[in-house]
Amino acid sequence: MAQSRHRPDSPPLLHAIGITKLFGSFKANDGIDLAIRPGEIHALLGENGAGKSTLVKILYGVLQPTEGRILWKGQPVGIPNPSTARKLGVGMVFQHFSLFEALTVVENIALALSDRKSRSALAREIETISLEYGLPLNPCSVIADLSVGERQRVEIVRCLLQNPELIIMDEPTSVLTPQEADDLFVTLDRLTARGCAVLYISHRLEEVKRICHHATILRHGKVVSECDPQKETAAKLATMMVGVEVRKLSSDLPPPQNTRTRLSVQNLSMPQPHPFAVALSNITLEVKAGEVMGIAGIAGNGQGELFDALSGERPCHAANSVSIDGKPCGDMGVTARRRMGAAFVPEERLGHGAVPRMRLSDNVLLTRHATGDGLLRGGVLNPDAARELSDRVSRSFDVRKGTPDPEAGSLSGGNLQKFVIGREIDRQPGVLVVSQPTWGVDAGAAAIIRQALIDLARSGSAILVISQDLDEVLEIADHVAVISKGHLSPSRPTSGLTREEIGLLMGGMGEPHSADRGTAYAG
Ligand SMILES: Nc1ncnc2c1ncn2[C@@H]1O[C@H](COP(=O)(O)OP(=O)(O)OP(=O)(O)O)[C@@H](O)[C@H]1O
Repeated sequence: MAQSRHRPDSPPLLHAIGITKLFGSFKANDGIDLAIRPGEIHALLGENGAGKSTLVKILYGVLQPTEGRILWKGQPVGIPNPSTARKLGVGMVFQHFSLFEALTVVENIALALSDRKSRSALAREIETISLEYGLPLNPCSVIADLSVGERQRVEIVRCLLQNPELIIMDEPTSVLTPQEADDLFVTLDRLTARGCAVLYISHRLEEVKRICHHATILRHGKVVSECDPQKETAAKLATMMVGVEVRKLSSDLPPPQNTRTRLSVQNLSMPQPHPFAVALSNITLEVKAGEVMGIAGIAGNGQGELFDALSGERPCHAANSVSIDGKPCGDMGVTARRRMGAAFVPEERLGHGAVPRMRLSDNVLLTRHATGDGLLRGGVLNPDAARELSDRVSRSFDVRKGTPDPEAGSLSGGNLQKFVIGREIDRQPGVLVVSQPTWGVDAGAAAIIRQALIDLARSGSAILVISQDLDEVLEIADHVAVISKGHLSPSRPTSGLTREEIGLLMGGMGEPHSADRGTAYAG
């Protein structure tokens, strides 16, 4: 491994002093001091809504602070926009990539650069940087053909071409397999060896312990602690973030044996809905009452297409391909499936799971109007009941919000996730299909959501969790199957499986997938 040039006593590269950010009367950042030194990987930790994104948006010029100053190499600077940040030497790799699928790597990168170069010169530069930092990429590849890990490399190379001295990374490993995450850590190593600093937001505390030199911990917009994460346990870091000990999951009750099948998928095949989507091929699975089944896989292998087929957002012609409680429903829409007792939580919470400009009390109606649930009085919406329901969900799932009934778009990502999942679990559905249940959610909130999923299963529901987070799958699922290029492997009991074994299956390097046999263990 390359030697980091991090020295705890070197003068800060970036020093934010007394940063406060008000949204109306709400203080999202409250007098934050943050010093980032050359060559260090500096973790920015905090529970959902702690103010991490607000702070990094200020450092990258997307938001302006209400109060406070920023020193760059000791000199006061204003960062009115991201292009000023980039000129200073601050780069950012976002969690959601902004690449054009139909264009090549070099075409995408050219779009982001202000100075015009010939394509061939740029392609050579991309190759040099790829080689230097361990980011293998072919400049001529079309983005649509790349894996998620490769797409992230494009974002990183794009950022490196602007010679940053500080790179901000927002949950960079949440979309990667364990093997791809290891490759990313090698790149980070090489960056820090050259003196580049990294501000690293992550809810994955084991990885923070492994790679970060320093951590600043935020709670309610303030810095509550700083530490060397390598000297702390993950549990201690979680406690510092949340302020109380994070409870361990309990699934004392094993999954019940010989229960009835509640969700059944038989030989489900669907063509790709558009040229960049994945066709589903002969998918078969069963989830029984009392059981949590996990579907692992690298993003973009058909998870979204499978979710749409199971939820009825994209019904298929063969009714028998999907059955809920023994009743064929493959050709039915989402409302009809909800009336059969099923609930669905999509991956994209803003815009798909919730409408940003609607209040939470209106958002509860989106998925529950069809099933009644006491929200209608004489066929007319009862706003008091909707508010009561929204309050109940917020209390049970610890949704933190500035006002009693805010617009969904003003919640932090993790808090909105808790709300959307809580709204569906509150219905006590017989079948729940949920995609990425704890994406962007802090350790405390992830434990609440995962426990709620286990409890719902043990009360007799069948739960299907589609997740890229292997630790999550191993923690809560009784069985796991891996989706790859629209095929689903037979499922296996999770007990005894390691994350490396599933990671290899996800990357297509494990046993040859046998989905075409059309069988799935679900006993
Ligand atoms: N544009 C906005 N208007 C009103 N409130 C906002 C706005 N942006 C953020 N907030 C509030 O500021 C607080 C901090 O949000 P922020 O997104 O910075 O948290 P975070 O630590 O990044 O959380 P997460 O881990 O969930 O992404 C939250 O309570 C959020 O509701």
